[in-house]
Amino acid sequence: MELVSSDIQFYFLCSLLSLFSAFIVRSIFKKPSSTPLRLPPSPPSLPIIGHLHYLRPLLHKSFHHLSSNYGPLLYLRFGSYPCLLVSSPSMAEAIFKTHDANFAARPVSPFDDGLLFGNSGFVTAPYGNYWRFMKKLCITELLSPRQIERSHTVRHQEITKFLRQLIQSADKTEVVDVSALLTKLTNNNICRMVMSTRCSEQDDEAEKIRNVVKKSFAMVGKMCLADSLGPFKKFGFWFFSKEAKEVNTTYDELLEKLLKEHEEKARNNIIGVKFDTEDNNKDLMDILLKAYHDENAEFQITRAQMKAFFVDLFLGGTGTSAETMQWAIAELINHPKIYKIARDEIESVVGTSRLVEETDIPNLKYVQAIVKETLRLHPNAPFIPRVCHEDCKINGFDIPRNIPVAVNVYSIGRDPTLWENPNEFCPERFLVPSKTETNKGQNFDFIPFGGGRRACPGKNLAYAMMNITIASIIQCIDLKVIGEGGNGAKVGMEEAISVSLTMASPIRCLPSVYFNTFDA
Ligand code: HEM
Repeated sequence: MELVSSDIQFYFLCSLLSLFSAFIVRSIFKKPSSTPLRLPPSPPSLPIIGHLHYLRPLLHKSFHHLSSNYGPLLYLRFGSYPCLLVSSPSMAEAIFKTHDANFAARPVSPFDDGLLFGNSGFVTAPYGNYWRFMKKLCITELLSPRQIERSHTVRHQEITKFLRQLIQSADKTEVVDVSALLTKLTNNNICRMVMSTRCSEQDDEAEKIRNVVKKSFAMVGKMCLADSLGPFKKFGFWFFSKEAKEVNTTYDELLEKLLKEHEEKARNNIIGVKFDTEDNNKDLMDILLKAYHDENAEFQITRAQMKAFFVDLFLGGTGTSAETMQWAIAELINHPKIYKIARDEIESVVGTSRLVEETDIPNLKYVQAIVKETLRLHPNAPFIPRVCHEDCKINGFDIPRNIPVAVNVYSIGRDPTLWENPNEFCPERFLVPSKTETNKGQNFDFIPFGGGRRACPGKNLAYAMMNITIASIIQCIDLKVIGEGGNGAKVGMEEAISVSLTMASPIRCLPSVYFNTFDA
């Protein structure tokens, strides 16, 4: 089944960002409290609603407007619910570096374990032993450079399949939904990495999981709504509880089946995988099961935590990367000169007889710059939700404990004092050595993956997937938009009303083949 672009609305970032949105909605029902603290500056507010009237459906645009007009550190009040808006590299540095441990928590999930994204998840986990254990496992094993290297064959196979599909459509002069194909490609990459090829193609468990996760995301929306009912929220939760339980049971059964299969195969050593042995065929489920069965592990993870972690990976790894690639392709179609420069670079590095490979990427600086420039202009998480653990001071201002913080990634990426012509798509700016340094985490003017100890652990995998996919498309395919404007028709760059930065409409194009490596 083909996925449509709206399918990518389900993802883990929503569990991050919708939590934050839920806080804003809930704020209306909270009682006001006065404070003698020296708080950061505030824009003019209205009685009772505070700063709610500044908010528009595109929340990141509202935040951008607020920070551009009133400054890089703002104390906002939505109803009686306060929040800190952080919109400059130096203020982001205060959150991600100077006070890193103090801001390492996220707003508490209003949901319990009755929903997939409940309190067992890693993304929403409190900053404590469970989070520390999983973070270490992510860095040393699950999302380590070695594991990413191991999975490069999966990406190669999936990209080959993806290109063949585009070539077939080109032969038939058939319009394709590039957004849907990119989503499917990313989903397949992540699912195969997590559960490996042993996930049978016929039964298509990966597809079933995607569907149930999608349903559960819709449930999150409903639960947010229920949560906003203040004194009546228990009624709201009760109203949706049957549906939530059904979604949860389906997911639980599916995951349990997959886990049992992995355990069974490990016991019988059918595929050469034993949890306690080194094996290059291990997928993420094998690695996590090894930690689960290890009685001497620093932390005993539960089965529920394992299952919730897979949800985090499916959601965190798919929508984010697929949506970023959609923006990149849209920008490339709208900037044919940039497309040509990148293609020339690929030709000069790879030649004209083979498909670009991951080992070529370090030499494809311009392609890498295209991906970074896309993340600067269209960061999938336009603001990052954190919470202040203990009272502290930033820039001489008092920051009260428990206050939610939004780090304004979108505004930092478009700040005219940091970026020349900030609204223009110009990959060249990332070829300058000082901006290349940025990506080593030295500065905080480019933070699409967040920062500090809670930064995205999937960053290297995301770059690996995005760089090779974008390079392969540029090398092999030309994409023509069908619509008004004839040959020069552009892709519409409108943003969807969503907590992540998503395109409003799918990219529908007529592909034509520039270079076909599969001819031979
Ligand atoms: C373009 C792609 C991606 C973007 C833009 C992105 C962005 C982010 C951001 C902004 C955060 C919050 C960071 C913070 O609080 O400082 C995050 C967290 C996270 N991301 Fe990513 N991400 C991407 C891809 C991935 C991939 C491929 C995976 C794994 C398969 C992944 C897994 C996670 C996880 C597990 C967290 C939670 C970390 C924690 O709470 O400690 N992400 N991501």
